[in-house]
Amino acid sequence: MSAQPIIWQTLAQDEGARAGILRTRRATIETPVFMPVGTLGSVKGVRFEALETELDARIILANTYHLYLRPGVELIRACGGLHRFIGWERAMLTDSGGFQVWSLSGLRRVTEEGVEFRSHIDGSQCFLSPEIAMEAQAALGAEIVMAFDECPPGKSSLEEARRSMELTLRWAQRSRRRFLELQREGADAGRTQEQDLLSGAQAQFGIVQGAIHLDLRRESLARTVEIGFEGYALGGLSVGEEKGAMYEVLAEIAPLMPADRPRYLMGVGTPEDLLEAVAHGIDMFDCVLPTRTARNGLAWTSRGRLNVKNARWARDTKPLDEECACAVCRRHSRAYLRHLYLAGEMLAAILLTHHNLFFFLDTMRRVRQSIRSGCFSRFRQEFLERFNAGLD
Ligand SMILES: N#Cc1ccc(CCNc2nc3cc4nc(N)[nH]c(=O)c4cc3[nH]2)cc1
Repeated sequence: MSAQPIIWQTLAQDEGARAGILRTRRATIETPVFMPVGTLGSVKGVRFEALETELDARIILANTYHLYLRPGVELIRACGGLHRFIGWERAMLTDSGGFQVWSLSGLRRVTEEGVEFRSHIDGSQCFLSPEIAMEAQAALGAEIVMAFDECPPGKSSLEEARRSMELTLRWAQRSRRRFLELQREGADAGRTQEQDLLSGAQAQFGIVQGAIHLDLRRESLARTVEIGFEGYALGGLSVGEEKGAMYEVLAEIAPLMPADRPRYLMGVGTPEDLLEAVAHGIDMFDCVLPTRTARNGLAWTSRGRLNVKNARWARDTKPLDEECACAVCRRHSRAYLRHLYLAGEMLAAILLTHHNLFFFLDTMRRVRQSIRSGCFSRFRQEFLERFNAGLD
């Protein structure tokens, strides 16, 4: 039995924004959705029970590049796949590794075949190709897997962006071919219904590149759709380009992405960026912002950014965000969080991470509500007015 495909349906359209439902074997995901990043199989600083209960995260992202290097995908397969290995029972998406090789490993050599690189962990010689990236993701077992692509720098010239886009398209064809072969092999393996429920990707997403060059972006989208995927991602953004250029790509390209498939913006972003992208019809997001900045003392609030390191909060007994309903804001003060952070207490990162994820996930819940009520534009305006008003 081949893995059942994901089921995508649009529930409401509000100007350019849309609200939908993505049904995978393990979770019903309401969109627009923010995916917490669990690079190495953990969302740093937060337990899965909290992610499932108070935070109600339905899908998280993991990175093939990192898990391929450590502990290795064969070990994870031998332990029953990534969901079982880490104890996460809802949905997962795995990024394919191309971007992480580019952003993490120093020495790397890109050839037609794939990417040779040195592990950022022990410097050993490694190699990833579209085929290896698909086989690695099959071993991990996420419901949604990403094609293997190359992400050019955000300010690439037209020539560099075209060269990279053409390579990504050839790798997209190889990724798709290997994905379909693996699906057939899995089906031919005579998986029982139960096994099918536990393994086998339900969807592979293609990744649109082209940097900030709109003609390239339109060509990349058309040729990626021609290959045919269950969903489509905008890659190559939030990688050093001007924010205005990213917004221009969103405005021009997102509405052209197939309306009957999920639209995923990779690696983005701040609350302002999320609202901008939702306005142009993006459904899925992932970003390390809420988790990584928490470990550096930053809280995201309805009144903007609050860094607990600031002496301004030393005696402030108010919660991080007076309008936040999370467990951290119900119990703790800015003064206490500042004390924990300055004392180097690990609880500082844990509490700030919990609050930040609650803020991002709850904001997306309110976004979905506003789209389904036909008032997203007003919600977005009011949200940004308060967010940019700053803290009194
Ligand atoms: N704190 C913090 C923080 C650190 C980095 C970032 C930028 C993340 N941007 C980003 N992730 C990406 C992943 C990607 N994956 C793939 N396979 N392809 C991409 O083009 C791609 C592009 C991305 N752009 C955003 C916030």
